Amino acid sequence: MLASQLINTLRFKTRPVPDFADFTVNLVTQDTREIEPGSIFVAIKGFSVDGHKFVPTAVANGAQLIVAQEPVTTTVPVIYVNDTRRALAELGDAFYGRPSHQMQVVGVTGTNGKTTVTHMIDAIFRHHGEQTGLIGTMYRRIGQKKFPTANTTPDVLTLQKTLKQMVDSHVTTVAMEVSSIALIQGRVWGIDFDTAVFTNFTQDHLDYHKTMAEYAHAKSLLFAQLGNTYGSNGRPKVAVMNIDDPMGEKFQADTAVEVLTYGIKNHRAMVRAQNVKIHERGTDFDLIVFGEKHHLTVKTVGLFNVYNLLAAFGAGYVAGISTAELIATLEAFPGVKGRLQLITSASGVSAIVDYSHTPDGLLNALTTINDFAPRDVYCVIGCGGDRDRSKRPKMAKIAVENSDHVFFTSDNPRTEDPEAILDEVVAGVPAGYHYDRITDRRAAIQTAIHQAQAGDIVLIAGKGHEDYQIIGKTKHHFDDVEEATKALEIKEKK
Ligand SMILES: CC(=O)N[C@H]1[C@@H](OP(=O)(O)OP(=O)(O)OC[C@H]2O[C@@H](n3ccc(=O)[nH]c3=O)[C@H](O)[C@@H]2O)O[C@H](CO)[C@@H](O)[C@@H]1O[C@H](C)C(=O)N[C@@H](C)C(=O)N[C@H](CCC(=O)O)C(=O)O
Ligand SMILES: Nc1ncnc2c1ncn2[C@@H]1O[C@H](COP(=O)(O)OP(=O)(O)OP(=O)(O)O)[C@@H](O)[C@H]1O
Ligand SMILES: N[C@H](CCC[C@H](N)C(=O)O)C(=O)O
Ligand SMILES: [Mg+2]
Repeated sequence: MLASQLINTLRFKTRPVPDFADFTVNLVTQDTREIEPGSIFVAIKGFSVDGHKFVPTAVANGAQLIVAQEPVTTTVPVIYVNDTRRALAELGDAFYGRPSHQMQVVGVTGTNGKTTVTHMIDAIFRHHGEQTGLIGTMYRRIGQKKFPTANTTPDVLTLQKTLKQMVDSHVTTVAMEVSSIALIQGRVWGIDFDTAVFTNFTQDHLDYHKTMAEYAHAKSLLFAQLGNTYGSNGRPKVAVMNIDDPMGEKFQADTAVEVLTYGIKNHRAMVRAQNVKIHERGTDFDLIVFGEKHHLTVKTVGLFNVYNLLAAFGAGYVAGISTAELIATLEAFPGVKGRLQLITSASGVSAIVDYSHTPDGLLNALTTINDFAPRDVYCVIGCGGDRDRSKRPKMAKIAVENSDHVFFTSDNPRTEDPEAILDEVVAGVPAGYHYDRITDRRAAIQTAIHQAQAGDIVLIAGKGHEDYQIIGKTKHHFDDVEEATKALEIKEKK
């Protein structure tokens, strides 16, 4: 694509476009570390640095055109716009050929359950015979090929590039997690969502959004973004909403499209679950679809996973997949790595690795486990550094109130002092509760499993699928499943 064509797609420029010798654009990027000759560099005002400072580096590396929102002095032509983040989204969409318009895109937002629901949706469309794509916390996946990811929702160019690769690989449906932070930063601007799913709304990320109202506003943007009532495939767009959550009711007002509602408690839900029975290895419930009742036996455990199944069912249903087929897929769904992942042992002690890293997530995990635990529930838990500090004491209170033995430990301390994080965690323990504090996560897991007796369950919360621990700026290999398995093996030998 020629630079002049691409620049033409930018609707508003704040200064006249200078004359420049046209060239074929090889890359649009906001990162000087990626630049190659034939690149357009877009200067973004970041959270840690201002991209405008890197213009000289961009030019030295071969950038032939700069897009900026603040005055820069340089030898190559500069296009000035009001907001470079928005310009980046417009350029990325155009450069990669508007890939989101060529596929069914299902966006999932909410505090908890996004990774789980996107995996369920992926399974639904795969079993329906489609080539699928998945974008989220764990990876970007095209067909069966996995690519690493730095964020739950990638930056706008990585996202557009990934969607383009998906189109080229004949992907017809992509399920993607849409984080609140991505919505606020405009990482999904220009994405043509066909279906938007809302899971739930509870506390997280207050370091970033400051108030729950701002956090809710961020989430509402996905439903506002559904925009037109018909998708590029001519099918009506739909929002799939959990109306047991008050925020789901509210978000209905933020979208112009049809809404499919789901829930367990709210009798007005179009898709509803009833008579939920939870076991260690699965859940039984009745599914009521517009008044028609079906019985399901699923492999996923817990009431919150019933909500996740309803959300995924909704996304499949609005795409026209039959109820019978959706039920068959969801009954076969094996669960997601690190989400209530059960590790049993001959010692009679079981461990469960779970990614609960919010107060609500932790409460749900512990409530679920308490429902089926034959004896005591142990909990090994910490909180991530450089993240929402106000959730730390709340998670501690939930841990001690809903477990028989608690070991507070480190999650990903990142650049914070692990002891200072733990001080903030244990400050939330109400008077009268006993707990242990073992900063080293490996030692905490080993001690908890060592102390547990046959019939006890040890929940290891917070890191789920993560195979690393970030201490300072360094990522060390660390895997809760591996650690729990090793500790259980030692226990078996005793
Ligand atoms: C606070 C935050 O959200 N930061 C995100 C943001 O970085 P930033 O804009 O602050 O970038 P910056 O480092 O200040 O750099 C500014 C500009 O200079 C450029 N630069 C910088 C250095 C250089 O040498 N050359 C250069 O050109 C950068 O490419 C950038 O364009 O934009 C980047 C690209 O989109 C993100 O990767 C980055 O996420 C960081 C890694 C992060 O930790 N984000 C978390 C808070 C986050 O986004 N989490 C959500 C939710 C998680 C969940 O609940 O699952 C997520 O979606 O992941
Ligand atoms: N519907 C739900 N309601 C409440 N808690 C849930 C729900 N689904 C999952 N959880 C809990 O939250 C944890 C994380 O689940 P999941 O990874 O699916 O969420 P996520 O929204 O993708 O999280 P992230 O914000 O990190 O991307 C699970 O391990 C489980 O403990
Ligand atoms: N993706 C989320 C979850 C973090 C999980 C937890 N292990 C932590 O490091 O805080 C985040 O970045 O906020
Ligand atoms: Mg996720």
